[in-house]
Amino acid sequence: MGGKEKSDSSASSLGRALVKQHTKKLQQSKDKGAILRSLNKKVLTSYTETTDIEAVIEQAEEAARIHSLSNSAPTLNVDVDADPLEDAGEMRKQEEALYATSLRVPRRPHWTSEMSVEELDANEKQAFLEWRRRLARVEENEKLFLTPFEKNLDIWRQLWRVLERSDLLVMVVDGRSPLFYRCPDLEAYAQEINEHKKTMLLVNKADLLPLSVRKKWAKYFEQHGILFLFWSAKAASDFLDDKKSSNQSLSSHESVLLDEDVKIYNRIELLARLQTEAETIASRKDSNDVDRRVGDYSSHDSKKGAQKPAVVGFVGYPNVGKSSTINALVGEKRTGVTSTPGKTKHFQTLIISEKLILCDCPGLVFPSFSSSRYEMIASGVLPVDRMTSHREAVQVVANHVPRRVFNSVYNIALPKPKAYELRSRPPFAAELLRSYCSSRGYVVASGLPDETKAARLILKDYIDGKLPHFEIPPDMADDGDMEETIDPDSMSCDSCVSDEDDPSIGDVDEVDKTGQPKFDHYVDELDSFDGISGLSSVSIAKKEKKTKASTKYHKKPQRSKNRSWRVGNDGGDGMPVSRVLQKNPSPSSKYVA
Ligand SMILES: Nc1nc2c(ncn2[C@@H]2O[C@H](COP(=O)(O)OP(=O)(O)OP(=O)(O)O)[C@@H](O)[C@H]2O)c(=O)[nH]1
Repeated sequence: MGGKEKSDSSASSLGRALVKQHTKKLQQSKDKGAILRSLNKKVLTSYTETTDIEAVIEQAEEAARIHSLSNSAPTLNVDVDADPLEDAGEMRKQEEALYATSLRVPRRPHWTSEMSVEELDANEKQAFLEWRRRLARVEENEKLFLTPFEKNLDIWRQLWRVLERSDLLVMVVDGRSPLFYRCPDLEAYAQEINEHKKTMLLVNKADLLPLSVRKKWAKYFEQHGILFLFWSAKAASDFLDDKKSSNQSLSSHESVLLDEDVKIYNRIELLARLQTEAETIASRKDSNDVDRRVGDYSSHDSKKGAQKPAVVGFVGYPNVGKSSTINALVGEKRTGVTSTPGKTKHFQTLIISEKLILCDCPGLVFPSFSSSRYEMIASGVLPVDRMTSHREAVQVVANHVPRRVFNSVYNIALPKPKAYELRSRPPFAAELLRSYCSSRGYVVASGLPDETKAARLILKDYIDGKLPHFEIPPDMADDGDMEETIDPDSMSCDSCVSDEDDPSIGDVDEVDKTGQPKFDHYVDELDSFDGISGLSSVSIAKKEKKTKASTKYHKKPQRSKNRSWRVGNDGGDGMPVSRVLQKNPSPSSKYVA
């Protein structure tokens, strides 16, 4: 007994010591932050939204500083209520074409080594504010929606340094939508700095693309004169971790069998290719020293005669896999990898060999046109935490992933489109969220489906690639490429068909012999509406009687089983999941088409 008390008291003193240590560390990091701020060395934070109060204050401070320096008061056009959901179809496209040239990457103003630090700083801030004003004018156009581009000058400064240092610029893009993540103006800017600089598109996450899609993109890039290669940081690091996943063995296999254009490069091949490309550029620069605008960092540093290493800079949107790529290339974990975008804050220089240096820039959102902020959340560019309306974000996912894939991956049965709806319509976000919640029993205290939790999990699966999706190059046809991504073992035969033939689509029994929708169907819906609104208990009783009768005499027993899974309209909007679950006593049972 005494021994037990003793061990309890030593455990509690250990606990107290741990809490004390944690509080001390917290205080230390707070103090460090305060010191950094007081030294005007701000902790780098990405501002992608003008609604961030910090960013607004920051802009005001910058404006005040510049005012005192230049004595001319700049007017800040801050659109705190930017509505990113505007979509005006064709009109928007025309407007986008008109404003396309306005969406530029901010340029570093001309500088010389004679300039003072203060002068340099003021020039950069002035140029940056002008750039912000130009973009604010584009944002004022209600037909257009801009990406929540980076608004922190210090992050752009990191990019400028990386651009100046690099011989070869590697633009890392997510292979599932390469054009969305490509920034052509950055390529143009690199060439303004030095005409010999080249940009290579590193099409990452290629493990999530079927070969047929890679072939299409390879053709597209070649047609448009884009230097590119396919890569999978995940496969490369899996290989390094000695996991030898199936993807990596595929890529090793491909190295032998496939064309250079469509194969997924492995680590050694990528390093060799980067070194060759960068060395070629560096030697051209050396022999023809024509830096046009600003001094080229690497050439400033060079001692005559000494062979300087080639520098490869990595840039790209947040979450495209720059850090994973760097870690795989270096062969060890040097930069943090997470599925939360915007983690890398400062550029890092990594020496691979005497001949090759890699430079990792923080991920930043470039100014570009986008259809909505929810596209940005679903693309992994904006953190899921910024999601204010989960249904809109999940609708983006529902629009891109075939219905049968949801059914298979999540082992659910999404409600079929009604007889009067298009058979090929994507699932509604509400249907997907409710089906997901009911199959997993996610409910909030009120008994309603926990849609927020479901939305987060679905978005994560979409970003991580568990829910397969990809873009096809413009003007190229989709030849059933999605089928290649679906693991036949994880899919029932019924689900391995096109959406047109999918038995889960189209409620055939609700159409009469002439192909017309049955009137009963509409009456059922009105009844269920009345029931939910508490208007007609008689109609509910009638409906129950009818359902029993139809179940009893139904020709296909599986249909009634399948039907019991329906959540969308049968479950009804606003219907607690607990009720749906009561109707479905065994939610884990297999989906029967
Ligand atoms: N399937 C797949 N996932 C990948 C690949 N590369 C990276 N990822 C995942 O993508 C997410 C983002 O990777 P990071 O390397 O942190 O991306 P980043 O571009 O450095 O992100 P920031 O730090 O925000 O700039 C992580 O969840 C990675 O596991 C890949 O080749 N294939």
